Amino acid sequence: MVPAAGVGARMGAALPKQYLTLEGRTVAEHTLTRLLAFAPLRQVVVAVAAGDPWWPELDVARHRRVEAVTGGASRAASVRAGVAAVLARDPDAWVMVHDMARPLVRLSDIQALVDGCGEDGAILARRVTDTVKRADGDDRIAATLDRRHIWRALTPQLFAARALHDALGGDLDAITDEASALEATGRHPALVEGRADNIKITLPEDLALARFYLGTQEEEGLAW
Ligand SMILES: Nc1ccn([C@@H]2O[C@H](COP(=O)(O)OP(=O)(O)OP(=O)(O)O)[C@@H](O)[C@H]2O)c(=O)n1
Ligand SMILES: C[C@](O)(CO)[C@H](O)COP(=O)(O)O
Repeated sequence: MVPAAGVGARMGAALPKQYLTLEGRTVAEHTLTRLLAFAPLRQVVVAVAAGDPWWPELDVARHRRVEAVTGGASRAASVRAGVAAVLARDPDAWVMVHDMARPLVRLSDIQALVDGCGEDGAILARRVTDTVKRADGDDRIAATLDRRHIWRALTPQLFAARALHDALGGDLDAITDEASALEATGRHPALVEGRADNIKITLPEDLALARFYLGTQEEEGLAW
């Protein structure tokens, strides 16, 4: 399931960042080409904004393993809509949620996520390498956190679709990734170390970094 109904406000571009072009392809095409190359994925459900005029222009929108649903006002609402579509196909499915804004994900990382997944699910994540500070209300240092136990969450994130959908049934305001919804139900998803180049394109400077990484990544046999 791929949330792709955002507007990309922090990017400040003329169109949503998932439709910006990197090396001749849109971010969305890069992302979906990689996901579709992962053979165990039976279907890719993409949540797009209501009335999105760019999505129908992509050839990949007509791929036999791709379907679109209408996203919501938040990423979590879009994910909930997508997971509902997954469950409608298979009530016992497991669902991998991946940001459309992360076009550099590697098949090797997706496989590692599957291999490292337990009954509570799993997420790709990166151990932090900087010292981490918690701020007070005036943006002054309130504390230094023990970084040995701090990770940055990435995507994909992999869960039983029913458990995820139920966990997304309440207030979504504080939910910024799928794992946080499952944590709120008392579950402890596994952390699987992912690559540093699996960046989320968020700010303008991320485009140059993405182009750099695209030039350095070795091929993984990306074919639909
Ligand atoms: N209502 C929303 C908001 C976000 N997303 C998707 O969730 C992913 C990660 O969200 P983010 O990087 O925050 O994207 P935007 O919300 O578009 O960015 P911004 O917060 O800068 O507007 C993106 O692929 C985005 O399209 C979504 O499906 N539905
Ligand atoms: C899901 C995510 O990519 C994990 O780091 C992140 O929480 C998305 O945040 P965003 O503000 O919706 O981009």
